[in-house]
Amino acid sequence: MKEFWQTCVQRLEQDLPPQQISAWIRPLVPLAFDEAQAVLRVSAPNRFKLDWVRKNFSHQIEVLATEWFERPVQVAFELASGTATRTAPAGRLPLPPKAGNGAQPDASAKAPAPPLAASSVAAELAHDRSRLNTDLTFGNFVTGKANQLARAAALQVAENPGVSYNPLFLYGGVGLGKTHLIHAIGNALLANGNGTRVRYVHADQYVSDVVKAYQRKAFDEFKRYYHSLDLLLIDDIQFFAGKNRTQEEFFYAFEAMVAQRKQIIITSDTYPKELSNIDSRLISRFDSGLTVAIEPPELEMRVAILLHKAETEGVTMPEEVAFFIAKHLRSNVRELEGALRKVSAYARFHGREVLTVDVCKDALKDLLSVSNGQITVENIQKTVADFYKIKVADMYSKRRPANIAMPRQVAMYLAKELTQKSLPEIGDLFGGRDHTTVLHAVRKIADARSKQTELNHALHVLEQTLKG
Ligand SMILES: Nc1ncnc2c1ncn2[C@@H]1O[C@H](COP(=O)(O)OP(=O)(O)OP(=O)(O)O)[C@@H](O)[C@H]1O
Repeated sequence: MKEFWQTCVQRLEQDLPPQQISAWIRPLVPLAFDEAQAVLRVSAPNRFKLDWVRKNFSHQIEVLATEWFERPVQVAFELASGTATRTAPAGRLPLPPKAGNGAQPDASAKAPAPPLAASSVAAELAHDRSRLNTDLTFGNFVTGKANQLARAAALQVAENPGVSYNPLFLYGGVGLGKTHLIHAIGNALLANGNGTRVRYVHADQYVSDVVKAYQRKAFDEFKRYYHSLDLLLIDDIQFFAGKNRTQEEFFYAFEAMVAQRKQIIITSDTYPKELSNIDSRLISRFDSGLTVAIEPPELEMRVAILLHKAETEGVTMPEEVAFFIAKHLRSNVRELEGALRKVSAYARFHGREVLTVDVCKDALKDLLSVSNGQITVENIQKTVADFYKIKVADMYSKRRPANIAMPRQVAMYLAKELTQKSLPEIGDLFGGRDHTTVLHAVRKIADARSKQTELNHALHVLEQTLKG
């Protein structure tokens, strides 16, 4: 056992950079090899390391163990203090004995791959067909107030697909983790290893599948495929707007799947009733299961996300630096990821080993100048009210005549465009309105702007005035 582990670490050292070896591999302790089950037990010092190693290195370790013991071997990771969990990317769901690991093969692994267990091959094939990204799991989804409900619902559905909430409808603004969460559900179900047919599809791709089926007169095949799935994950359903044939096909697929207790999970940038140009019978179906919002992350969550992402990328980020970035960049997780990439590239380029607030200020100059600029929501409300000759108080009042509602929507739109405020923050500043009302206003004005020259001109004037 000891000999195997030494060889295993040496082989991994040939493939991985030294910091990865010291961060992830050295802390592992080989415990035993169960001859009867062909299971190698390895312990990790904490839950975070366990999840990370399981997701990223289990495949390589299994390949090496399979080579060494000359039979298909599975690795079972366990916390140093106790409970064993078999290799599976998504963690929560227990795997049946001998199930495949579902972990993504690492293209960088140079070790010659011996034949894998049949179940592993099946699991990998299922993953390929599902179009799931194995990197997006519950294990690396940071939870906070903004997404805890959505995560709980997702876990529930992953544990009881087709039974608890069908469909599960997740909505929220850009870059808040909707796609991540639905991939996590898919990965969790595939990790079960019991042949579940899963498919992730972006709404755009579904539209183009419908077009292809139409051109090739292959609707039967199309229907058979989609209706046969056990779990359909469909992302950004708002892209179905105005696509009548697609909506019709989706309606049939939806009805067929739900009737057979097959699970459907949908994401959208807005809640069902706010979807525009979508058939009302579809909208009522969307709302018939569970509809949950993902909100923009609050400060503590933004800090946790930054620290988590920095650690997984091997970047040392002091907490004060994470707080500094999180205080300034408030809108979504994608933006935080971008900032982290910028800061670490900047630090590497300038030979700065430790990230400091000063390094961040330099690296994020452009982003921060936008968030620190003179444009405030109050500013926007006053400028827009003057422009349309209404009272500033009408920006937060509940009055809804068109001559007030439209300028208010314009102001919300500009607030989203020109400030770093999140939708709920903007809603608060407009008399405690719901973030979906703001989202609706933003989309409505963006759409109207592209069609009405007069409005577009007015917006240019307002933007110029505000930018000084
Ligand atoms: N809670 C979270 N923990 C860790 N990473 C997250 C979290 N939320 C989002 N991310 C990451 O942020 C990025 C953007 O998330 P994702 O693509 O899931 O957003 P989205 O809501 O689907 O956005 P869009 O509507 O633009 O498609 C991804 O890299 C995702 O992994």
